[in-house]
Amino acid sequence: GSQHRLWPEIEKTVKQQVEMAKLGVGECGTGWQLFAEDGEMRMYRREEEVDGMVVDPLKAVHVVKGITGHEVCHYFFNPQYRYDWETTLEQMTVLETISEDSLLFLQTHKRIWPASQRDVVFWSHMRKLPDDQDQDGPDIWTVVNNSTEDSEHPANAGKCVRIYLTVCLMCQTRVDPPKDGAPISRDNVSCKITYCSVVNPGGWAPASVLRAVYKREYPKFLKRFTAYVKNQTKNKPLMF
Ligand SMILES: CCCCCc1ccc(-c2ccc(S(=O)(=O)CCO)cc2)cc1[C@H]1C[C@H]1c1ccccn1
Repeated sequence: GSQHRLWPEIEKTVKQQVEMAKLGVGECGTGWQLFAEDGEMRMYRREEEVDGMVVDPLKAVHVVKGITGHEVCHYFFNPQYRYDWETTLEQMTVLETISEDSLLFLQTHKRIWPASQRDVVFWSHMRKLPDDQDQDGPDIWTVVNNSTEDSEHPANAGKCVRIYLTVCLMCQTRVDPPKDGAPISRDNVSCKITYCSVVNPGGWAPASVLRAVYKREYPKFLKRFTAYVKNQTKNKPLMF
């Protein structure tokens, strides 16, 4: 059918973000500093400022047993689950269904003292991709969220400061089949999750406040979200 106005940007951004997510943090001189660790979860950030505002890129890598990449992306992408795991969310609206795997969201997040309340408009796209590093392994599943304009909801028109973000959740499923040829169960799967995000806080907020917020909120978010997916899927058939 006819292309949606956002489709070219979605295509380009998804490819770009997945390639960036695949880059390790170990590459020397890439400036990633480890700032949080919890079990298998490692969180890194780079200290960056744009116009005096903290926009520290974040990259988290986590390995979770018993869930697949499709399941992780399913619960991250679909709006009906978001209030269950996104604790900083105050209001979420689906402004447009671009396609069955692409949605346009407006979200307002709870105010974080002393900064003013924030909102964000972003498109969200879920995609399965072949894993070129493991041809005969399971596909990669990804969700990319990227800020965009919406004429019905201009930035900074109301009480909220508009933020700008690019987020990539990339999931690589690993299957270790049981020796005895039994069917694959949740005990035989794990998911390597790479979560990358760059959030521009929009209006000014003190660097110390922002860095403290990120340090607190990101580890909490990834731990809570992955625990949610494990709990939601534990008695359901595997989704590959
Ligand atoms: C003064 C604070 C300014 C920034 C506040 C703010 C707003 C949105 C967001 C955010 C918006 C979307 C996403 S997502 O990954 O696309 C999922 C869908 O909700 C993720 C994070 C983050 C933060 C920063 C709190 C920080 C924070 C970090 C992880 C979780 C919640 N809050």
